[in-house]
Amino acid sequence: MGRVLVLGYGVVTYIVVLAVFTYFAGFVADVLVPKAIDDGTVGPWPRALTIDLALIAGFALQHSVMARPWFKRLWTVFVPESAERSTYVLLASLQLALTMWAWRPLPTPIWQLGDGLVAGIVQCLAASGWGLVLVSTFAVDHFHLFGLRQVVDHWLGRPPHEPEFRVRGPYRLVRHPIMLGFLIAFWAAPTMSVGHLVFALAMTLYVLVALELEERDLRAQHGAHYDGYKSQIPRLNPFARR
Ligand SMILES: C[S@@+](CC[C@H](N)C(=O)[O-])C[C@H]1O[C@@H](n2cnc3c(N)ncnc32)[C@H](O)[C@@H]1O
Repeated sequence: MGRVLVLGYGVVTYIVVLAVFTYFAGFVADVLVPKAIDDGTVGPWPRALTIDLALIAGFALQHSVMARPWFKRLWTVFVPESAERSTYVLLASLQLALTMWAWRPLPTPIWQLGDGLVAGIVQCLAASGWGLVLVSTFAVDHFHLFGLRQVVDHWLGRPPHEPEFRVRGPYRLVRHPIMLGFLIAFWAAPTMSVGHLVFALAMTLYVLVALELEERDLRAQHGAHYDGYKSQIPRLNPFARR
């Protein structure tokens, strides 16, 4: 692919990813989007549950497989190295968009905090979860994570930028602040419906499995350095004993 074409692809992908992520925040929090997690036609619950679980399983499978180094080695035979990360995040975002579009509501409430102070505090907590996700992407390397750095390096004819292992900002408190931010945002809901609960439970399970796989790769990449980091910094709970 030509350099300008790869650059354009990376920039368009970055915009798509930001748009899907922003919609995703609205979808989970049930604010400012036309179709949120509890919206849509309510059908028979076994059908809705099966569809929702299948959507999350598809999302989890795609993310887990495509993020592995062996998969990267395999598909960079077809996808240019410089556009690999952009393609990964684009496909992951499209899968997320599909999950939101096809999601079936199960709106029976489990808890409802109304409009009072407690609901406001929970909403602030959810917003802080999304904030933590965003800040943490910058602490690790936002533009590399979303493939933009790779396409710009390629465009400028620079050698590919090797991702560095970073221990700064939220990565000093927990090893996985991005995932912690997502978990906070998924669970801190002023209204928790059955559908939202299914979503939060299934995503939590997926995150726990994904972190195991990611840590195996990080251990293989960084060896004893990662072991040292792991022994000092808790996985997800900043209050856990070191
Ligand atoms: C979506 S990010 C999630 C990172 C981390 N699990 C979290 O929740 O904050 C996944 C990428 O971040 C990379 N990564 C994880 N921890 C890192 C660190 N401390 N420094 C640099 N890269 C890291 C992984 O290798 C992987 O490519």
